[in-house]
Amino acid sequence: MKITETKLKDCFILEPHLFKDDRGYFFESFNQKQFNNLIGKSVTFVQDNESFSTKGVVRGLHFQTGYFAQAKLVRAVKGAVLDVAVDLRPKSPTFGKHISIELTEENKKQLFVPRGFAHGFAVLSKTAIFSYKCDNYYNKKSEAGIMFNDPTLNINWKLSNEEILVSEKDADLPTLKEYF
Ligand SMILES: Cc1cn([C@H]2C[C@H](O)[C@@H](COP(=O)(O)OP(=O)(O)O[C@H]3O[C@@H](C)C(=O)[C@@H](O)[C@H]3O)O2)c(=O)[nH]c1=O
Repeated sequence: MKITETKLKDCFILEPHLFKDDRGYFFESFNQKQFNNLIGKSVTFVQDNESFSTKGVVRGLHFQTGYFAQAKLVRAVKGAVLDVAVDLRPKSPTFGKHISIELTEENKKQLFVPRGFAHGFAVLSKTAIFSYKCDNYYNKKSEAGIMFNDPTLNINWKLSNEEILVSEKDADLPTLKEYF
């Protein structure tokens, strides 16, 4: 597994080593000991999630608050997504900054999104299966979010307005300014 820093502190890109042979390929998608060594701290994942979406779907920007804050290790198992992480840690030098990265079935990149970040993704392929690990359990009452098209963040989702499909819940999220 190769690790690359991003411009946001504690947020990393991971690329697994692929073993290819006549049958196909093999790779370790997650190895607890190696992961903790690479990121330099101990994170224990307790929940795995998977979602299926069609092109144009934007899910986000989500996080859980307080005791139920979650770090996530995310990847696209099928298709291609534009994945976005926003640093919402008030004391962070990169507070309010975001990164976006294409996670695809082909590049097998994973993004580690620490606690205190908002997370979202847009589906760029016909369909996509998105899979992620969380280090804390889902808690409905702790759910929070920022509007995907927040004017301050000004994220380029690489989709036209006509293509974008969001849930009713996500269409109702506050802007960054409203939230803070
Ligand atoms: C996230 C989640 C949802 N659910 C339920 C609640 C709801 O009825 C249904 C769909 O939930 P949502 O609409 O919130 O799903 P979705 O919009 O895919 O939410 C996810 O978005 C991405 C961007 C993230 O980062 C995730 O942490 C999560 O917030 O699934 C669970 O049971 N457990 C979970 O962990």
